Amino acid sequence: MSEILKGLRFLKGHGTENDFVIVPDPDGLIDLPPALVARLCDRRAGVGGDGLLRVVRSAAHPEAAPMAAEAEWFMDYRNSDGSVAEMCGNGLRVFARYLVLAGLAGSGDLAVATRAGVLGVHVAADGPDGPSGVTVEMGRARLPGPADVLVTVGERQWPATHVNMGNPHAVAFVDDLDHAGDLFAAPGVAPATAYPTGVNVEFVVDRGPRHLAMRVHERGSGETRSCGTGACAVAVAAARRDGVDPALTGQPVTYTVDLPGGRLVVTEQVDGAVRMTGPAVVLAEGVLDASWLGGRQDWTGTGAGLAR
Ligand SMILES: N[C@@H](CCC[C@H](N)C(=O)O)C(=O)O
Repeated sequence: MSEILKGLRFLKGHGTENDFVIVPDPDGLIDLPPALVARLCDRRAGVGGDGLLRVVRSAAHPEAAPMAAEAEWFMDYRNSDGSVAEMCGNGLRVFARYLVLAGLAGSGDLAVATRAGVLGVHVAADGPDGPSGVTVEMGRARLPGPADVLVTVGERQWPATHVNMGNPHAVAFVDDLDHAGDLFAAPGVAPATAYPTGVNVEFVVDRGPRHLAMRVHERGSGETRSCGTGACAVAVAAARRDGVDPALTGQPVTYTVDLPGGRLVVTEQVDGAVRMTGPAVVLAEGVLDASWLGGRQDWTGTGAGLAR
């Protein structure tokens, strides 16, 4: 085992209770094979989290090096099962909060490299009541074909909207969030060919004018208390359903999205750019015990790619 892994330093953070193990690795020296990520994210035997954020300099990561001129830092995001995902909206807010807390970036505007490209983040300066929210420029949503897919849970079925926020989503408007059941298993989504790398599924109800509530089953993590890309996909789908697509009305539209873990505010601009604002918290820091890391050898591996 490498000496670096023996003293693995980590932090813990969350955004609307979508929680993450944060692993600072500025020089890209740490190998994180999927089994180790899954073990770190394990809520009983590990640190626990819906996912993991490795903080690495873009120049030190082969996937991010082409973005290094635009963004110093790369968010290497992993789901709790160890799989790699293109983007994580809540994770990006927490990632930016960490950069500012660690003195690696100043508050205000910064650019972060992700697998979905370079994204802008605004970390508001702390107010008198503590840290303020973080805003992420999420880029444009894509609505790839087929636009309409079918989501199934048990005996229930709903038509859903296929939205891509860098990562894939199926958004189903339902009468009652309880109709999604316990979500211990992934909902069925058809046609399967629409989502060759898996899908995040959102269940949505109306709470009032431009006010929604949702639950989510995340690819690679199961049901989580919040999903930032999911909230954006939901707002984009709702704007089409409500006839307020900004590209057609010439007006931006804002939705408030309530999740089990908190509230996110999502605005879609006339040019299609989506902006999301919400809280971001870094709450603890620690060092992994060497015997915990060394006691199991079954996580050693190549650390390669999409382990779905
Ligand atoms: N919770 C995240 C999304 C994380 C990635 C997702 N599970 C996937 O595999 O695409 C968010 O806040 O966006």
